[in-house]
Amino acid sequence: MKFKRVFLIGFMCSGKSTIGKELAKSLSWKFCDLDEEVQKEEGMSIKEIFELKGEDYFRKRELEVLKLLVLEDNAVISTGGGLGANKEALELMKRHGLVVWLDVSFDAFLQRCKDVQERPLLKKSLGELKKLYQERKKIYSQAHAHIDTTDEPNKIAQRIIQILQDERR
Ligand SMILES: Nc1ncnc2c1ncn2[C@@H]1O[C@H](COP(=O)(O)OP(=O)(O)O)[C@@H](O)[C@H]1O
Ligand SMILES: O=C(O)C1=C[C@@H](OP(=O)(O)O)[C@@H](O)[C@H](O)C1
Ligand SMILES: [Mg+2]
Repeated sequence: MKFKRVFLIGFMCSGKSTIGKELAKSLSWKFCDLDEEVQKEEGMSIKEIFELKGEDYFRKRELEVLKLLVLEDNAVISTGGGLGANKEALELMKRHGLVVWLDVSFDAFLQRCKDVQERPLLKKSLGELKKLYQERKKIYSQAHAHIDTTDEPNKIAQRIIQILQDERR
């Protein structure tokens, strides 16, 4: 494989964590979830980090943890929705591996996130979320590859493997 790492970026509930796990399993690569790593390092949940230390602190920590993880070989790295929308982080990921934007429609995001309320950003109004979604899309679109996620996670993982194989040639 030309790439030693795959980074999954995209909006909340696009399936980065779910698809990342499937992909790592299929490739027999390591799986790292940035949100999990930050929670482990901080010894608290993302919700608690936002409440006790603030969003800016969380953003600083996720970037620091990313800077360590970009050196892992044979790894699938699922980011939190904010990292792929951070230009510095995106450039870093693009230098170190294949960056795949998992795209979810705004309606599908709302539907999927109904069940997963622990995300602090979901407290925002619908209008604010829509604005964030539109703004972030412009940056996510600079990824190497763009995949629509209206399909089963394992099929999406297979599509990413195909991209990796095509890139090898
Ligand atoms: N392709 C998909 N189709 C339908 N539901 C999905 C898909 N991928 C993920 N989900 C569901 O959406 C929710 C959020 O998934 P998750 O992987 O945590 O997203 P992310 O890490 O991008 O925020 C979960 O309930 C998950 O089961
Ligand atoms: O979009 C965001 O800014 C965030 C997304 C979350 O991760 P998921 O994208 O995995 O939900 C998590 O990092 C945090 O709640 C902030
Ligand atoms: Mg996730």
